[in-house]
Amino acid sequence: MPKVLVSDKLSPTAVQIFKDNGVEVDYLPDLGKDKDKLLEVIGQYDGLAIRSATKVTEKILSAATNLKVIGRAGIGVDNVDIPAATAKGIIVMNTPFGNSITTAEHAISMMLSLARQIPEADASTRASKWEKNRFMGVEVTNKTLGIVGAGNIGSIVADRAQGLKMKVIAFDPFLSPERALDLGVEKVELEELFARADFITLHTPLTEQTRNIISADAFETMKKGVRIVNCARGGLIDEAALAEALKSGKVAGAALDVFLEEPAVDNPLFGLPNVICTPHLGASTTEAQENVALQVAEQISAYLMTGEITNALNFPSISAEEAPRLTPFVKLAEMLGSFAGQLTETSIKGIRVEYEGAVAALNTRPMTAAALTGVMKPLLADVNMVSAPAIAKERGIQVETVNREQQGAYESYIRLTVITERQERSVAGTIFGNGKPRVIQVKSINMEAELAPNMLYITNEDKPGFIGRLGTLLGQLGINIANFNLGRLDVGSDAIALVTIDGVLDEDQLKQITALEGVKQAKSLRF
Ligand SMILES: NC(=O)C1=CN([C@@H]2O[C@H](COP(=O)(O)OP(=O)(O)OC[C@H]3O[C@@H](n4cnc5c(N)ncnc54)[C@H](O)[C@@H]3O)[C@@H](O)[C@H]2O)C=CC1
Ligand SMILES: O=C(O)CCC(=O)C(=O)O
Repeated sequence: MPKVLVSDKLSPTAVQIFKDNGVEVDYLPDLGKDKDKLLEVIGQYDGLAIRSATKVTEKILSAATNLKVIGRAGIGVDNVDIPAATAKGIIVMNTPFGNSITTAEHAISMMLSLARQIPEADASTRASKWEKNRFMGVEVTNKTLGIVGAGNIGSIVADRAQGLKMKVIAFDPFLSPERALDLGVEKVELEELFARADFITLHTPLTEQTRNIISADAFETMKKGVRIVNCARGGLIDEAALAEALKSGKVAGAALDVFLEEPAVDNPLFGLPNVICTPHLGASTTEAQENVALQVAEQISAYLMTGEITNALNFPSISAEEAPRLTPFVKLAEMLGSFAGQLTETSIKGIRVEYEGAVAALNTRPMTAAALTGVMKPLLADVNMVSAPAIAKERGIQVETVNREQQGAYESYIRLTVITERQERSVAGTIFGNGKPRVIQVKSINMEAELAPNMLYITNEDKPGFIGRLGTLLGQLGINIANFNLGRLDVGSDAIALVTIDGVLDEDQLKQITALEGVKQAKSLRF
């Protein structure tokens, strides 16, 4: 039974869903904050469910020897080292929509609170001051709201702001003119947004491009009296520059849910009167927490129990319906890759995977990932379907895929070609009715072989007497032949023998086989 650790505070729904799906679960909501303890126990788990308190660093990942999946109950995954997880073959998932409405509502609440200074007015009133003249607000009606990042949350903010009769402008390099039209927003460049907005709200992830997207220079270009809301990520705003802009009056107010350093306990912005702060509460509603807990538990369970992949950030999705149909082809692709990989002795320049017939109409990305895994496994023991594409890229291996839905001699056919400095070597296969993978071509030579755990691969001259000599030698070496598959291009040209044997050949035995008259290459293959 797979075992999952929930290391941040998650709705109890998650625990129940894991149990209902046959997954063992440890709910330790404070563990994520204790790095040493997490390091100690993480090795036991197949899955990890987190929010933002658990930092999944390279160090934690290197101790996570059984971990297969990390599920973030939320959107931002900046607390997970995704490249390190990918390199270890661990799927990283999030729940991209579960808390979007809640976070958009928090941004709107922050904007209205800024416009009417509600937190300060509340504190003053409860301090018995009744300062009616001190708290003069501004209306939002007919004001311009500038949205930076018009994705899921930004789009909901746009919709709600239009309900408040605001004029909405948006900057997002990936926002198409059609989508802007659908959202009823005006698509503008960042400089124009800064120059025109009365309120600015941020809804982008924190990336190298968005870090300090609101900088000291940006404040210079804004309207005097602009109000700023950040419910996305600390680090999008240069906090020191914001403090200056607030003090000078350039910025009339800022409402911040997120900070450069979290938990934020002594941020210099806290001392300024026109700042509203919340402790990263954007996603904190009963509804959103129920949604993300339910989704993350379902997603992690589905992956661990059936191989279904949803909302992974480092692997293509595989639906529950597809998973059983893909499984035999994924296995075939990995076997073909493994076959070619074990025969390859020089550095690989490229890998081409061709899909023909019915298989070409399926989701072939997991198959390609499996093929790459198979090719690289003889060189890198730890590679798997998640890490293989990234490793191939890192090593400069060109990966090409070709899909031809037109059926040839077989209903489905996969051919894998490994390209090295010296040659191109192809191996092709199919799935027969029993769901078992078969090799049907090696270096364009037709044959039909089921791959078994121990095999002997031989290229030899096609001359009379060879098979007898090989059989005799294997007998002398005490190697039992379970199956013998042969193929050749033309009479007298190169031939191939793929022999299933009981037991593993040692180096000395392989040397003797290689020395046999007529043998051009002999390899022991393991599957
Ligand atoms: N405060 C909180 O508790 C929460 C914060 N968030 C944060 O909100 C942010 C947005 O979330 P979603 O809308 O779901 O993400 P999303 O991926 O749907 O949208 C992000 C948008 O930002 C745009 N973008 C990327 N680079 C940009 C750039 N340089 N300039 C302008 N736009 C850019 C993208 O094109 C995309 O449309 C994330 O960082 C997420 O972590 C999300 C949920 C809760
Ligand atoms: O889990 C939380 O409270 C934070 C949510 C968040 O920041 C996110 O989903 O990106």
